[in-house]
Amino acid sequence: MFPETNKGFSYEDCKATSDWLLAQTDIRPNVGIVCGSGLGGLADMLKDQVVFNYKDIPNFPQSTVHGHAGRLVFGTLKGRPCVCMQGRFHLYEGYPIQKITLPMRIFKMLGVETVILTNAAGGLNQDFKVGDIMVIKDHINMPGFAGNNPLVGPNDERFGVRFPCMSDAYDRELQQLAVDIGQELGYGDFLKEGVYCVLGGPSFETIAECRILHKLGADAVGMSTVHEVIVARHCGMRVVALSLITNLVVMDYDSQEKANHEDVLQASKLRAGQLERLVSTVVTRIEPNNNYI
Ligand SMILES: O=P(O)(O)O[C@H]1O[C@H](CO)[C@@H](O)[C@H]1O
Ligand SMILES: Nc1nc2[nH]cnc2c(=O)[nH]1
Repeated sequence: MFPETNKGFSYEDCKATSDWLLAQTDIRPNVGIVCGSGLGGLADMLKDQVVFNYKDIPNFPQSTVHGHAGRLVFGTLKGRPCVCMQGRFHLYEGYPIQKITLPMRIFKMLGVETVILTNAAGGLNQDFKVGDIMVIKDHINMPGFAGNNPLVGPNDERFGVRFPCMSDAYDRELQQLAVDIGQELGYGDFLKEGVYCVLGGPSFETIAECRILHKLGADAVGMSTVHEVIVARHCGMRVVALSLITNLVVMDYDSQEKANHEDVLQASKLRAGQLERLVSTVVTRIEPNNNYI
């Protein structure tokens, strides 16, 4: 028997939420966007908005973190129908892992085929600078090593298979598209690719932890995204994810630097406009039939 907290939301619960949303908007999104810390401006790019506060959506958790507004925004981006989470949920907020990833299943039921995730992250790669945008090519699911995976619990085949593959988690064509568009927009100097490592948070990393993550091959560290990616891939949506490097992690005992969330939000602001441009251009190059142009 699975304990109650691992049961998550049933297919019928998710359907009830998506039907509730679909009954209140004519927009039928095929792209879903998740805004990272301080990156909620991505949602403001959408035209013809229909906005739902998370507190009004059946089964939805509430945003509790500064920099995450807590609104689900439907709209169009250069004519393409999209849905955008202006605020995401994190493990450290205390929600069960199945609850923080519920919106991915709702996206799927709304008709979303491609998910674009963003996050604020600490740079571990010694070549990274604050303000770099990293196209995520792979992840390390640290909580998953200890069994904290959003797919723990009974598997409903209507969502996906019991043992989903993750070696193709980040769509290679979409990664390339993001890199190409970044180059076209003149972002070459601050556009990177790399591996994102998720930790549970909410405490930032110790120096020893950063050193170990670096040795393990992680380029950036954060407290989100990976759980959403796993659930999105489980139900067959394609994923592209971008980290904004908002701070460089402390790796040296002589350093006086200290990570803090207000600095993360400040740094997000500096590059938010360019990240929005990158995301919106990616959206406009994804054809409804999922070809790229
Ligand atoms: O990953 P997002 O939601 O961008 O937020 C990142 O920023 C917060 C820390 O400043 C953490 O929640 C971390 O995960
Ligand atoms: N874990 C973690 N999350 C972050 N989000 C933004 N910066 C950081 C960081 O340095 N560490």
